[in-house]
Amino acid sequence: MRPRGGFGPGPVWAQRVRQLEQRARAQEERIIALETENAALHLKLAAYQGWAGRSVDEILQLYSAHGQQQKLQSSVATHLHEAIKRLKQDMKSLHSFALELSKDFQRQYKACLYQVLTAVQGIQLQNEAMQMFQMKAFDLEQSLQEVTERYEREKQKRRALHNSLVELRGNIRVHCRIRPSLPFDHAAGHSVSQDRHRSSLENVAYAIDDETVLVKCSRPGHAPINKTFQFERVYNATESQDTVFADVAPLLTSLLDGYNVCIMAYGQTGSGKTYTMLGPQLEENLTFVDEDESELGIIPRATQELFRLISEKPPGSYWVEVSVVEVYNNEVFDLLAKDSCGKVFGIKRDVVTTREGKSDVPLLTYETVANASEFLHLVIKGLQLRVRHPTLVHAHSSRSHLVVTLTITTIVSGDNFGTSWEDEQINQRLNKEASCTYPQKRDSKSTSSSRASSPAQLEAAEKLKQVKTRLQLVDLAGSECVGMSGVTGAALRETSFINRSLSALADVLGAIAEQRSHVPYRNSKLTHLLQDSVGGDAKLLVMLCISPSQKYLTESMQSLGFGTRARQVQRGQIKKRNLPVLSKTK
Ligand SMILES: Nc1ncnc2c1ncn2[C@@H]1O[C@H](COP(=O)(O)OP(=O)(O)OP(=O)(O)O)[C@@H](O)[C@H]1O
Repeated sequence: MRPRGGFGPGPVWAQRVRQLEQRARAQEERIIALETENAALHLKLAAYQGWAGRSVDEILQLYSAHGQQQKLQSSVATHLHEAIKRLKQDMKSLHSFALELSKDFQRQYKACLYQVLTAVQGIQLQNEAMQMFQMKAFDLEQSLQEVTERYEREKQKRRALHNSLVELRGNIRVHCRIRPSLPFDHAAGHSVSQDRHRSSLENVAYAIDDETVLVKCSRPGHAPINKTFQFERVYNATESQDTVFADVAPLLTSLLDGYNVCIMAYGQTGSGKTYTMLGPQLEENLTFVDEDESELGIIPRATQELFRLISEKPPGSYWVEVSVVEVYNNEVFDLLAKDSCGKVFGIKRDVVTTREGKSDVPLLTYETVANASEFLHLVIKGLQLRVRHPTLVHAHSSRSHLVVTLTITTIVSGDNFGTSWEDEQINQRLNKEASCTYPQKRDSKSTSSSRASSPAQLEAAEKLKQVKTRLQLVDLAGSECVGMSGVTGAALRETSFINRSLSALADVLGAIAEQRSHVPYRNSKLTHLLQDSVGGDAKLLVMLCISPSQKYLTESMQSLGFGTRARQVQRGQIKKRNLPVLSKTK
């Protein structure tokens, strides 16, 4: 500060003061600056202290994190260590297991290889054995074939011998056909319990071979009994119409060789007689269906075969006439008789016995037929008149016996006849028979075929002779048990006539078998009509038809009994009309 008054140095002091003031001012400024700087530094320090605090926290945090991390690391390391230890142990055990496995595998491989080798050796041995067996089987097959062939040859020979014996004794051939089970067999009759109905459907009749029928007879409360029946031929349910006809066909050759032939179907109602004799077409629709010839029965097939055989003979040497008759309620009806308009209707005819002791139906219609279709046409017309009714057993039961007769006339020159006395007798008898049996038609036939106009022709005509053979095809009405067929009223009357006529047939066979002096042919129109075939010199084949089921056991046993008795009948040697051997080349 500058001194006040006038004494002093004046300007020096002032200068000095100014200087000091300046210095003080400078120092003050310096102090302020330093204080400012100090404050700034304090601020900085505070900031640094803050930072340092935060850093310490961070460091502490980091430190604790580091500690935790270290703990974690050490625990992880421990875990890892343990895991590695375990892994090493596992690997060790795995290694030893793998070693064991490989050893085991090797052992098994060796065992398998051994087994495969043994199997291969076994297969080789088996192959060799198989080849040996095959060779043996082949040898056995060959010897079996030889034995079978020998057996067949022997069987044929035995059959031929049997046939000759049958012919020598005049036996009746009996074939038996067992039909298959059919839907109508399953229809329950009246008041039959379910159990009885079920057991009644069981099959009890079997073909055990081609000559034997086995019937299992079982009755409630009785021990079952097996009964066997032998016949010339037995057909099982699967055998066809072809097979059945194949055994019948040789009889047709016999027919042209001069024998009379009769084929008769016998059996209980519904057992397949009409099916066997006519076939289902003719039986059901009464039409002849060309497409399914395999189902045709004996009558159409026999006619076809007959005309085939005739076609191999010289033209004009044979002619065939047909008659169709039904025996209904013990009356004979001519089913080919025509009214004035040419329409067929059944006319009642009589059966008579001729002076020669033969049976004859006067005025019976005979139609000449030139081939099988003409014949079938006529038969179908006749069949339309045949009486058929439904019964409880089946819907198309034939209520009459049907007799279709084919008469084959052979024209032969007298020179061609045998010269024995017996031949002459037969010839005379046949000619007599021919002229008296069917006078009108026969006369017109013989005159038309032997009309002569010059002495030479007359002489030639005189030399011409007729030989007649006859094929009778019979579809008998079915024997039946009234309870089973459930018929009443008029149908019951029919049944009674059917059963009576069939029992008359059995009586006739019984009388012939016992060689009684009187054979009761006239007890029934049926037996009277069939007299010449049953008791005469015809080759007679009875086709027994059998239903297989238990339901029809009684009827089947009755039919089999009939067949067995028929086989025992001996009628004396079957006679043959002496015919010349005619062939187309002659
Ligand atoms: N072998 C068979 N194969 C197939 N069906 C058959 C056979 N036999 C018979 N039938 C059938 O059985 C039924 C009765 O047969 P069929 O009319 O021939 O008996 P039937 O003995 O003539 O009887 P009926 O005496 O009452 O006239 C028919 O429908 C027929 O087609």
